[in-house]
Amino acid sequence: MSSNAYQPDDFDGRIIDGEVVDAEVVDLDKVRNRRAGAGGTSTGPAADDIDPDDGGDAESLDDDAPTLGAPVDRDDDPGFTPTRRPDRRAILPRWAYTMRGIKAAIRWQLKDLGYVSAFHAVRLPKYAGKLLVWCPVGLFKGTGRLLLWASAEDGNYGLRQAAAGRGSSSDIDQWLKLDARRQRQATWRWWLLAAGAGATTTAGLILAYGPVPEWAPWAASALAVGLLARVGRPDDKPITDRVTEATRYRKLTAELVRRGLTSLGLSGINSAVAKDPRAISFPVDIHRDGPGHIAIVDLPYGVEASEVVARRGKLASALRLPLDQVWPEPADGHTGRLALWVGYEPASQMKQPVWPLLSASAKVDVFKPFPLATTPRLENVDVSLMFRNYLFGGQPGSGKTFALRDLVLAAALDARTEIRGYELKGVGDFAVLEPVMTEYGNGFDDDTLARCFAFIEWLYEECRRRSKRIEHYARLGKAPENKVTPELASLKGSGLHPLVAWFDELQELMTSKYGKDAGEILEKVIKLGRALGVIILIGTQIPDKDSLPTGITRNVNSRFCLSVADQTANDMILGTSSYKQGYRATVFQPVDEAGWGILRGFGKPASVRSYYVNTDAAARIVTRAVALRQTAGTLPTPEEQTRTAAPVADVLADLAQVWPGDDKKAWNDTLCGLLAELRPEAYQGWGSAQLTAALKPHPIIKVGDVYGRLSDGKETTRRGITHDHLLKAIAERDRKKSR
Ligand SMILES: Nc1ncnc2c1ncn2[C@@H]1O[C@H](COP(=O)(O)OP(=O)(O)OP(=O)(O)O)[C@@H](O)[C@H]1O
Repeated sequence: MSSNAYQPDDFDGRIIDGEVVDAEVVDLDKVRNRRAGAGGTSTGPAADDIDPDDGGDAESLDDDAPTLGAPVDRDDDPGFTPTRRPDRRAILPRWAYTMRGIKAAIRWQLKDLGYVSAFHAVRLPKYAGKLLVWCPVGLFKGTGRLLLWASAEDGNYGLRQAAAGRGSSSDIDQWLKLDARRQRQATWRWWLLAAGAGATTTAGLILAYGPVPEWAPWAASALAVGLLARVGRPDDKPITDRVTEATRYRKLTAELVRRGLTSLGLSGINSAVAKDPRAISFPVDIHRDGPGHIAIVDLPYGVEASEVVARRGKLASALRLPLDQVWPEPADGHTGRLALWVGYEPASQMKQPVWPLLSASAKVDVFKPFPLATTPRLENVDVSLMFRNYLFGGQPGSGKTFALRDLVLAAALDARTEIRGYELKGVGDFAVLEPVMTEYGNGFDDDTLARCFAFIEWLYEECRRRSKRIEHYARLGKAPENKVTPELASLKGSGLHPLVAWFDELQELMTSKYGKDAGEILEKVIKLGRALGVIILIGTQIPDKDSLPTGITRNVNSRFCLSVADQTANDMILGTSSYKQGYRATVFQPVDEAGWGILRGFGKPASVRSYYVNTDAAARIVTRAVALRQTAGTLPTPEEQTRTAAPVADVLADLAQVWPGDDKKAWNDTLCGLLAELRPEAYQGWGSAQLTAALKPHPIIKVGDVYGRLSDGKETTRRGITHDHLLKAIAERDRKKSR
């Protein structure tokens, strides 16, 4: 154990040279007897009583004054004792130290002011009615009170009457004194009242006829009416309505937090608190943090923050707050430290700011961070794209497609980025991005799945091509870390521009007949592509090992887990043990809390909400992205797009048509060349991999090694198919069609 490792306060081991050694067991009686024998009157232990090995024990406290030794050198600064530093309170409240805190405080106060103003504004007619009723009452009541005050009879009259009732000579004397006192007081009070009445009348006349601004009589009347109504109204009937029935938000206090934590039914907390109420402690004062308060709590020994996080609902109930106002998270330091943030209002009622990338001038550099989400405190959460692969997981309606689309929209705003992707749900959530995408597929039919699989194969080939290019540039000294650099990404013709390949609802492909191969190849792509500028974004609804091979999940470095149903799904997306560590996306409700999830891969995992960008807003971003790409010359041409997006041609028929003579077997490469000649618009650029992918739906055709002769006569083996299989596949298909 390192010497600076955390030590609980009551740990009675000692640290010697960084090692914890066992505490010594001391025989208290023996030690006490020894001390008593030394004489109780001594001012300190006698020299021969001091055992060098005696460290004392926790119970005995020697409070005798220490024996002063011989003078030594003076302390350089005798007035300063560094060991005793008082715990000072911060000069300003914590929120006032950061711009974010100040902004949040101002925003909250303005919002509150707006609310209160609107609340009273709609009640103005009611208030006016009340004023009219209580104002005349106030006039009479007020005049009566002033007259009573001026007569100085209040109190004095009662005392005089009592003295007169008793009738002794001393009481008469008393009566006379009281009356004289009343007269003295009344004299100056009447004068004062007359002066006040005169001043009020004069002021009234000036306001009515004098050279005063037009608003002055109105203001004075309003003030007078307000004052008179205040005097006239009964104490229990205020003119204005109460804005809230309770406090507007529940300010987090230590007592409230303790009550909340002890209501969770966690035996570890309850038994510790029963023994010692201070078992729950606060290493930092509860303070304002953004639009809410945060409590950093040290839980009793042995209780983990994750146990509290798992009981977020119970905690919210104990605090009497809506669920989405209470945000417990594991805090830095140790596993028993909890950060409990409680917002001024529920997150669902807090208006998320507009996505900064929607501003007309926003651009993205995929090498640099950009905002993707907000925390419950409405702070931006920045992410980046380069050298990253993303996994978005969640149950239907959790908001993963929208979150994934945010990333693709951001990528579109970097004109260098090539975008290709497939949404295998088939609803067209990404269709808005079509103008900037080089390849786009939408659907879960066999053709789309085949194209998606071919795309994954193409990605693998692309990675191989890119690794050769990187090698080349590394030799030229332009890729010092054998990784794509911003310069290489911007270099036209380098072939190393950022490539975003996204897949939404990938489980559709993984559970299809292409699944096994697709999983294996995609795993390789993820491993290879990161340094080569290939950014893979995956969205999946079902994160089990069949729908998402573990080889892929293991190699993803950025994860966003939206609402999931159980621990298994949670850990498949966020990584093993995430649930145990307290990162639980099971606490989010699908649909109601759409967009909320746990983001992992950017600092400490945290609950965030992706920016909500509807399709209209997305279209505005795409318009800007198109303009940026037109200027940069990177907008995909319709030819590029139709080549990949064109409906799959009838490959079987076309193969039968171009089959070379009587050959029993043919190489894929040869067949691709012939197909391209036959129908260049469909097959131009096809290689062996594409043909293999296109033949996947026809399992009768087995792609295997075919022995043959090159044009220069050399013999070799390449991937190819047999004529026999082709004919059988055509027959099988025709048979199915005719059924
Ligand atoms: N960040 C967000 N803030 C608010 N609402 C959101 C957010 N993200 C998504 N939503 C809402 O949730 C709805 C569902 O989102 P989305 O289609 O992304 O869910 P999904 O997880 O992909 O669901 P499915 O698997 O059924 O397609 C959207 O129509 C949108 O209204």
